[in-house]
Amino acid sequence: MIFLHLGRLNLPRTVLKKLFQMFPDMRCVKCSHMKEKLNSLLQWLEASNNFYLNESVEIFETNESGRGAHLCSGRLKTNDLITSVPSSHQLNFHTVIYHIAKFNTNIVIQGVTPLTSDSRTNEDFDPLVENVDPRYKAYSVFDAKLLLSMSSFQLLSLYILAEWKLLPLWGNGNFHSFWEPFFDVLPTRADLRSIPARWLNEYPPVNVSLINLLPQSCYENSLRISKLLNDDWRCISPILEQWKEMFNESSSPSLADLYQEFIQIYFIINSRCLYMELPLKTNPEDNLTMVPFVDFLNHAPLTETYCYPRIDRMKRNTYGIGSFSIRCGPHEYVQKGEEIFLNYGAHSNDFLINEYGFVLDENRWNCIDISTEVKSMIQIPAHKRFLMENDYWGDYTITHEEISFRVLVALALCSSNDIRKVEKFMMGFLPDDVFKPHLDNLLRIILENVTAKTKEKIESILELNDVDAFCQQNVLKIYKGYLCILSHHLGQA
Ligand SMILES: C[S@@+](CC[C@H](N)C(=O)[O-])C[C@H]1O[C@@H](n2cnc3c(N)ncnc32)[C@H](O)[C@@H]1O
Repeated sequence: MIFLHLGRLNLPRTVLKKLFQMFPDMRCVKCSHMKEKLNSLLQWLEASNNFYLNESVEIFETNESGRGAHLCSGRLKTNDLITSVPSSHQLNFHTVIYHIAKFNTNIVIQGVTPLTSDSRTNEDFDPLVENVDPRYKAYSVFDAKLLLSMSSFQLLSLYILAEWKLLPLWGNGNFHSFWEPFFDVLPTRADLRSIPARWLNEYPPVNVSLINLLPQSCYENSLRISKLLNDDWRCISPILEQWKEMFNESSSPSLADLYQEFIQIYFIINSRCLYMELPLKTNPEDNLTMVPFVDFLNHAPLTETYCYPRIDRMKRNTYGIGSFSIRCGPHEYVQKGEEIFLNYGAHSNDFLINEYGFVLDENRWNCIDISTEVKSMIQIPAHKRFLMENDYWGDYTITHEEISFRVLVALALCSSNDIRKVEKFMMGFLPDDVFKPHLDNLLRIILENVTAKTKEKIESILELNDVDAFCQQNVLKIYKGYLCILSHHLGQA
């Protein structure tokens, strides 16, 4: 097997393709450094005794989608177990509290921190270690009430920041986090650089001119995510300030530097977490867990086809909430090298770029928001009032499959100027045919208008020379997805 740092060399795709043809094994894991890290991760997981990995599966890496899993031998049939990760090796609200409580005996939460000071083993509570390990000091700022008041995102991002980034500084590299093998395989800043909310918050600023050219709904989504990010930062930054005061200056990065690390960690969690109910939390948004190895699975757009997750609550240990397993879905694997996918949900490219920092060349879930154009057609105040009163104002979208019913209602009203008739249409008593051909004409005007604007945006993006090429390509792909939808409907309209 040949190992080279191909990713870092940034070789053109054509050259890479040639190299891969000459040395097919190179696809496996491109970089020996990464292979070592993956081996350490597997050793760490296997130490738990309850970790399972199907021998037909291995990790590979490409320039396009980073690490992923593929079939390396044999076959995978529907419902075959692919991997199972015990709760001791998942990072979530429960396990974080459990690990923090190891360094702070005042934190006692039933069912989560079973080790009280009386029941701690010597290994867990060595007084000598207590004097030295900086986490005894750092985690003394916590009490149960404070921890329980945090959201999963806040606690996880703070804890990962402490264990991954601060512990090596606090303890001069002499102390190691239990989670180190997992941290070692997490994505780099560059891997997640195509998330627009990062462009809004990173310093020095990046892709500024690209932000202005994002589709409106995509931009609004990035603002929403940016707000969540900064709300969480405001919640955890007082604790970071306390830690700054506790530890000497050389082991305390500035708050501005920590904020940049926090952004990276926030999006690592966001792009890798999986849904799991947590008894301590009532808000569904807190029901998340990070599962090493499972988080290597890349996304494919087909739903109910590829792997599916299962939580085995029988296999919980003292501080756990169940093993996280992945099983083979209806699509069976027989071809060596075939990628093993997980569907992250029915997500459009606008959504994928915001949440995960990638887009798909072809994506059946793409959707165009044409609210601005439709609203501009509604000139009569009574029409606007009617649509608002009936909750039909705004959120006008089209996909490849359909023009949304909301659009048809708004345009039916605009083209007929007949509220009674539109009411019947809304209730399903009349077909949309009765509004033709006016409705079709209005729709064509809108679609042609959106097509022209989309082409202008593409031109403007192509002219940019001060932005990251990968991010630029991703935004272009969003607009190209729009053109596919538009030309499909214009052909039919
Ligand atoms: C859960 S992780 C999957 C493992 C990841 N590829 C890695 O190297 O660790 C999700 C991330 O993988 C990448 N990804 C997932 N599916 C992808 C796809 N179909 N195409 C391109 N990138 C993808 C994105 O960077 C995303 O944020």
